[in-house]
Order: sequence, then structure tokens, then C-alpha cells
Amino acid sequence: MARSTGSWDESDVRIRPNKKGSRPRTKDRPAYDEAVTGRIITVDRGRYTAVVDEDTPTERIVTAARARELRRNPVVAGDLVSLVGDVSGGPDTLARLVRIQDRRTLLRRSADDTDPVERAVVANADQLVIVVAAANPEPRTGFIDRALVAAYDAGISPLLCITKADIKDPAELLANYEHLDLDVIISRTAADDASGIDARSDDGLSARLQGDAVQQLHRHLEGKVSVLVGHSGVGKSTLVNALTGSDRATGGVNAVTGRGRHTSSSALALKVLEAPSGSWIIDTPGIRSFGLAHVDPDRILQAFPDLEPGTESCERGCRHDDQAKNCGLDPWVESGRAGAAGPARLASLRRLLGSGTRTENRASAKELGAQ
Ligand SMILES: Nc1nc2c(ncn2[C@@H]2O[C@H](COP(=O)(O)OP(=O)(O)OP(=O)(O)O)[C@@H](O)[C@H]2O)c(=O)[nH]1
Ligand SMILES: [Zn+2]
Repeated sequence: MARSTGSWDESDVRIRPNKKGSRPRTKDRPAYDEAVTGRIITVDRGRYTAVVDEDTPTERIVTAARARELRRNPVVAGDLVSLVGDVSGGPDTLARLVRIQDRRTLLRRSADDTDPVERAVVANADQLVIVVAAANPEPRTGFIDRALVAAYDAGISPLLCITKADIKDPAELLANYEHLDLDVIISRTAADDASGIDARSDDGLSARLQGDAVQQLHRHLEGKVSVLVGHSGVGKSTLVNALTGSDRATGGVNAVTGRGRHTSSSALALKVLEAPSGSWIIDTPGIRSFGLAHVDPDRILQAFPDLEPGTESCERGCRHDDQAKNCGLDPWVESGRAGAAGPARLASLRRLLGSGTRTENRASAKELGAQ
């Protein structure tokens, strides 16, 4: 973590005594013995909303402002932070956020593949749920592949969730990923005469989802912090509402935030209903794509484990991209080692490898990023 210009850095101060029970070094640093830990559920114009004393009788929502010393450190949904000052959570109170606790994971992206500035998206997520519709809107493997790269790069396990399987059989889409060790959940609406889960979406329309998939997804969410990403219209809100009991369509008050419908484009963490403590969904309405300018090409390759062994025969320094001569990936795919989806997978890998590095690819890379 970057040090502040002052003589001390609040993010350095340990709140809990260490194993030996000795006090933290406080000689020339303010100590925050009174600090409480909060989990950031949303960030809005410099105000940080945190849940404190989670799942205890004193659970409350505390609004905080960031201490000046932390002004260069982004605080994102999912962050565990130390709060001081008025942490009562009473009306019109404002606590001070003095420390960002160590992050287990950090999901990042750049605005597009040419933007070198990486942005923190969500902290401490265990799982990235990539939501695509089987149709309407058409699924994009480019989006899925990008999200997979971002997840692997952050050390977060991906989970693919395909919605609207009632409209189209997702088999063709799934063929692309059959060689990956990737859990897939397929969701659809329930038949008129079957029991289903009534889940309203943002547009107020009601989709009655088949219970099986929602329950399956629920099991995957238990005890974890999961981030949901997906394009507009894939049915993300419908799923979130079914899993969290939030009712963002009707402007009802949310149980966790105490607020009405969340209209900003920032990420929002919601508790998963009827799940063990610590089960959270972080919805990311603002994140439609993942610019990968910050990701090392080797890490991109790792997101294609069906192709990676093919690079063993490459010459040293081979970039495996469109321009590469004698790249081992070509014979690997031609000989069918990557299965029927091999050519499409290789094309996708090469789009990602090429993006951001060569000008002629920039336009198409941007287009992909905007998908
Ligand atoms: N046929 C079918 N329609 C669905 C399914 N899931 C959701 N829908 C419908 O798809 C539309 C979009 O759903 P939303 O949940 O609002 O989609 P979203 O991904 O949240 O979209 P944004 O709110 O724009 O981000 C709504 O009309 C839903 O009723 C499904 O499994 N099958
Ligand atoms: Zn190669």
C-alpha cells in the first residue's frame, strides 16, 4: 500500500494486538483502539456505507468519510475497514474511515484495453459469477473470456451462470468451455404449471424462475462473497432479487441498506437470504466489461488452460498472437487437441492478446470491451 506523505500512515496501524499481545507501535502514530470493523457495501460520492457488527444484535449501517491520509487509496465495495468517531450509525452521523484492512483479493479492470490505469472494482471477493443469457441479449464469448481472465488474475474462482435457457439451448455456447474446469449453472423460467421463484427485475416485469437453478446458485453462494457481472438485460437483477430478497424493481426498502432502489452505477453488496453469515452478493451495475491492459499476457494465457499446453513447442519469446510465426498453438488446435471449440477459443485468446498492444487492433479491442 502506498505510504502517505505524512510521517505516518493510518493504514499501517494495527488495531488488534499481535499474537504476543504486545501493543502496536503507537509512539508517533495515533492509535485507533476504539476502531470497529465495517464491511463496505457501497460507495457514493465520497461517502462510504459500511455494515458493522454483522449478524449480531447490534448490526447497523454506518456512513463514513475517508480520513485525509487515505485519500489516494481507493475504497471499494467488499473492503473491510476500520472506523472511528461516531460509529453509532444514528441519523446524520458520520464516522471516519481510517484504515483499509488487508485484502484477500482485489478484482480490477482498466476502462478499456488501452487504458493503463487500473481501477479497483471489488475487494475480498471469493467468486466471480459471470452472468450471460443464452439469447436476448446474445451471449458474447469475448465478454466471458475477459471476465475469466480478470477472475483468474485476481485469484477469484469464476462461476458461469447462463440465464434464459427457456429461450435457447445454451449447448453451443457451452461447447466453448467444455475443456475448462468451470462450474456452470443454467437458469430458465419455470413452466406456467410448475412452481417457480417469483423474481421481479429492474423493469418491474416478473420472471418466474425455475427453482432448481436458483437453489443451485444459492448453494454456490453460501459462505462466500460473490461478485456478479453481466450485460444489461441478461437477468442479473432478477437473480439478485431472488437470492437476496431485495426488491429493486418497486423501489421497496432494502433490508441491508435501509434505502430504496439503488439507482447509482456503483457496486452494491447485499446479503444472501437464508445463507450462513458472510454470504454476500456484490452486484456491479456499472461493470459491463473488463479492460485487461493491466494483465500480463502470461496471465491471459492461463485463463485458456485448454490451449496453454500447446505453447510448449513455441519458440522462446513467442507471443502466441496473430503475428507469431511457428506458434505451437496453431498445430495444437489444428490437430484437434483443444476439441471442436479449439479454433474459436484460439481466436478469442488472440483477440485478448492482441488488444492494447497494437494500434490496428485497438478499435476492435475497444469494441469487444464495450460489449
Ligand atoms: N425468458 C426469460 N426471461 C428472463 C429470465 N430472467 C430474466 N428474464 C427477463 O429478462 C428481462 C431483463 O431482466 P433483468 O433482471 O432486469 O436484467 P438485468 O441483467 O438486471 O438488466 P439491467 O437491469 O439492465 O442491468 C426482464 O424482463 C426479465 O423478466 C429467464 O430466465 N428467461
Ligand atoms: Zn506461441
